[in-house]
Amino acid sequence: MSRIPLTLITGYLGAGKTTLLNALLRDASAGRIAVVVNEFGDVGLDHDLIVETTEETVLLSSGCMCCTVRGDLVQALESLFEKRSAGKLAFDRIVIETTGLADPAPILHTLIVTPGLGATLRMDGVVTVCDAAHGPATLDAGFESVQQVAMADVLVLSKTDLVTPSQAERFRARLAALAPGARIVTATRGAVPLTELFGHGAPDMNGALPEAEAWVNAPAYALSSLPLPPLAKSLAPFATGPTHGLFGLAPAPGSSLLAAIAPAARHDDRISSVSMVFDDPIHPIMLDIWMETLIAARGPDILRLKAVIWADGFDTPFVIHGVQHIIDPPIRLARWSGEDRKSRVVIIGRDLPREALLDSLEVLKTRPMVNAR
Ligand SMILES: Nc1nc2c(ncn2[C@@H]2O[C@H](COP(=O)(O)OP(=O)(O)OP(=O)(O)O)[C@@H](O)[C@H]2O)c(=O)[nH]1
Repeated sequence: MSRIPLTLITGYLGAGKTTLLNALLRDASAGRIAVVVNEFGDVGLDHDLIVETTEETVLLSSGCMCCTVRGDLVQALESLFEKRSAGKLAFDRIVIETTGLADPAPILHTLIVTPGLGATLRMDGVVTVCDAAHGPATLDAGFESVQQVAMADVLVLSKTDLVTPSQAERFRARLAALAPGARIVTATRGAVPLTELFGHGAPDMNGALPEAEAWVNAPAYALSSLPLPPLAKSLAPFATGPTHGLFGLAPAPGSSLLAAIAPAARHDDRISSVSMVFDDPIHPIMLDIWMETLIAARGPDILRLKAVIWADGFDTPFVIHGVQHIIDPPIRLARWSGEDRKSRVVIIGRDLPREALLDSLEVLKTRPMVNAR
């Protein structure tokens, strides 16, 4: 049975998440969508704002979805599925709108690790709404919003009507640098073509290889060679206190000089991404060893891990999706398309030394000393 696609809409406070959701619910071609919303405080504000509030909308009102109500989230989803099985509800897709402060990672964990949910749901992408008017300042002010951008499969650029075209373009370029593999789409008061929004997560086992490769999007990450922005680079020698970041040049959080002069560079530089393409099959034991070591050493700092794997001894590819220390069970695709067999691995992380990560990936080119398979 196909798993129901689930889209996570995230983005900072006031970015335009509810506006996007409303536009989506008004779009008849979007299909039958069950919506899970969350809000801070006692008033179900978001709930009231959703245009078509139906039985399919579940309001979580006991706090932030990411930290305190994960049990509620699971219950909300389970109740949707129970009603669906009983024929009381019909939906083909679930959309979760997070609060502006939510870190999407724990929510993705919940979806992956909760027994039963993983079998019924398929992550169809993290959509992060980015406000062109306030977004640059928001990215400067807090790392949470930088992470929301870095984790995204799709970035929706909102409120471009409130800025000049060149401001919008500069913001878009900054987003592209933070999330090189993400699709960036402009929304006019939430209106976005559905094909831009949906279908950009990890494919299901019925999915095709090109879809999986588009999701991993290794070439985009290979191109992001992550130079330090010129301003940060020129100021780095003057930074005080412990250094930090990809080349040990970025200041540690709180370093007063750069915080005062170049705050934008500080948070953005904590995000790094690497990708590698493997022409030969990867030995499953080496893949396991590499993943376990990576997770044990740097699990909390891995925002996303995406891979299409040609595993030695298997005639079809696997898709692997990880968020922090949780790796989704590999999905085996039905076939390769054409003769071009390659593995592609992308890792997006925070405070991860890029060179060390690239070195670690080299282990995937080796074979175990004793073949235990
Ligand atoms: N000018 C303009 N305003 C917009 C656009 N999109 C959203 N807004 C406005 O921005 C404000 C915040 O939008 P919401 O959709 O409520 O934002 P949100 O991310 O759901 O907000 P929280 O749930 O509080 O985090 C509202 O007043 C919207 O009407 C846009 O494209 N242009």
